[in-house]
Amino acid sequence: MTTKELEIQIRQKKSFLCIGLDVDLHKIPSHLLTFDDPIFEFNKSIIDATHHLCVAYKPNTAFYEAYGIKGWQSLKKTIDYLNEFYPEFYTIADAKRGDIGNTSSMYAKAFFEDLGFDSVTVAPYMGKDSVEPFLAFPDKHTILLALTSNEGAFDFQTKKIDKNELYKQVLETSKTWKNSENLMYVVGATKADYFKEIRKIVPNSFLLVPGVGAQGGKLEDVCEFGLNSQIGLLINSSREIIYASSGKDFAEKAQEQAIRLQLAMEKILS
Ligand SMILES: O=C(O)c1cc(=O)[nH]c(=O)n1[C@@H]1O[C@H](COP(=O)(O)O)[C@@H](O)[C@H]1O
Repeated sequence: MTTKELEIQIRQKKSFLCIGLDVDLHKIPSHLLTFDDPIFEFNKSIIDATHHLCVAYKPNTAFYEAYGIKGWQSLKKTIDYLNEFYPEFYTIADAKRGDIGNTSSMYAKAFFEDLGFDSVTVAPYMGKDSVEPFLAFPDKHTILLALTSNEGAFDFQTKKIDKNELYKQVLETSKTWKNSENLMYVVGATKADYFKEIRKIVPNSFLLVPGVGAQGGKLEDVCEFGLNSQIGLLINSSREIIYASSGKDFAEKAQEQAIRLQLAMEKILS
């Protein structure tokens, strides 16, 4: 999917919400555990209840890898379900990959070709040749970690190298890489104070912004400097939406949380 198509979706739905499918068998309603594939049943219900309120879904692969082969099958069934029944959706494999080029190209094949995701999150630490194999895929996006939502972001990302903070170097240097038009960036919602500076370096890029809800980030704070003329933001919330209830009404309660965020986004967009 191109960013133009993503923007069209956002304007039609008046939403730039991304729902994180971080499925933990200890947190999903117990009645689902009797199904052959509880993770997929959970995802299917959440997707069916929220698809009109968001534009993207982001399964974090850790929550699937943790359950071995069965978990990977649940991930595959989830992306297949999205691609078959909701092909207009933007899909993000949150895998935070990145390795020597030869290995990165296999990661890229896994997420873009085999699974059929639109995008994958990638760590920039190993540099240009570790990211360019992902960028080589047309109409697929590589979402590079720039300034993350966690406390540990201050350990390295905000430290100065020469005269620039590391996260700024990541933004600036990555713009020079081959096919850099296929880049998006992760910036945590908990780092709202940094959006003004970030937009000076990447005014036109889409930013994936996790950390609204359970991590305390605020939608309005992010939007103040994060929005651009193409919207340019995908705001992710996972636990606050998908675990709004642990009862049989889980999908309904997830929908209520998604409605709350969508309405706030509609207000911001108007
Ligand atoms: O790449 C990510 O999506 C990500 C980057 C980041 O800086 N912070 C962050 O929380 N995430 C992911 O975004 C999701 C946030 O989940 P909640 O805190 O439950 O909304 C998790 O899947 C995290 O792994």
